[in-house]
Amino acid sequence: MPTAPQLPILDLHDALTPGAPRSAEVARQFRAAAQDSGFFYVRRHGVPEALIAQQFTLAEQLLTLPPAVREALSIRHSPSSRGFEALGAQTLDANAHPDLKESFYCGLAYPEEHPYVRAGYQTYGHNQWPAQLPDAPTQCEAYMQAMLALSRRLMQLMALSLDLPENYFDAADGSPMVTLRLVRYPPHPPGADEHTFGAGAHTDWGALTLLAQDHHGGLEVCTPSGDWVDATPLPGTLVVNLGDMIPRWTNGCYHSNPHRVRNRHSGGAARYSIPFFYEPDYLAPITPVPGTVAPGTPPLFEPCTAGEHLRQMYLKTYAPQAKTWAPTAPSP
Ligand SMILES: O=C(O)CCC(=O)C(=O)O
Ligand SMILES: [Fe+2]
Repeated sequence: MPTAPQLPILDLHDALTPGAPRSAEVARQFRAAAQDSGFFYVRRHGVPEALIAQQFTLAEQLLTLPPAVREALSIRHSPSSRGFEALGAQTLDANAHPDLKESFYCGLAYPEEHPYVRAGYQTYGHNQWPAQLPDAPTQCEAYMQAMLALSRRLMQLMALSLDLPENYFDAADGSPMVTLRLVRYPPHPPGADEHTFGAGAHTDWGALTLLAQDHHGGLEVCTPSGDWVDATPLPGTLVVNLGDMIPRWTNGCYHSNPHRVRNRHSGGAARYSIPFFYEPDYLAPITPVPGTVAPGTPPLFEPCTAGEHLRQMYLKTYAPQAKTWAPTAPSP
């Protein structure tokens, strides 16, 4: 029998536009979730179900392309780490086996003449698309734009939740860093040991992650008490979690908690999930928001830009490739 969900569900109906009547109520729920595990579901979130369903279809088409096609478009051949990543290429938990997952990465299509593209910032680089799936770029761009709109609204609700003006974080949005990942988790092999994970325990690095997951389940979230709870798939919902940029931005008021994936209950089927990672503009300063640093106490984190924060995080799991992560900031 399915168990009751253990993470809060925020109903975004009547809270999706600035000033919408339920915004304050949702902001209160946001604050409670953000001070607890930093994870919650959203429902009536405004992203069409058909768009999400199409994205899962595309995920399966992409991640079952012949291995030679995927290898030719590997992220190893991309200075911006976009394209396919092979099974076991990432180890999110250094104490576990390499992750039992394969994925496809893409990002927003910024024009060639955009200063950050010209500066060679990894998060603004070029996508690699397989010729076999000609609709993939348009589909992914539509999906990313819909998730970006929802992310921007969630940042406004977060501002309200911190007793800040609703548009407080809008200034940081600028040219946002967006990464879309389509992930396929094969079932765990028989006899897999306890160090086997689809995704090892980790926190996300950026601001917000908006996750669409299929019906198999497998995502587990570490609560502040140290218990692991299932983020059970609920129809019509997305799972939202805060990444490490948010504790930095709120001086530790809001949390980014560890989570992991084990595809053990799918009856031998592959599990698919689609995390969308939202981060603000590369040069946005990440300094504690008003009211989060007690007078006379030093802030918990060094101030930095969003891009520098991500670079530091990236170095943790991709150290060898990270040499090409990004050059220095462009001169003003
Ligand atoms: O697939 C999932 O459910 C979670 C994936 C995840 O945590 C990540 O990509 O950061
Ligand atoms: Fe994650």
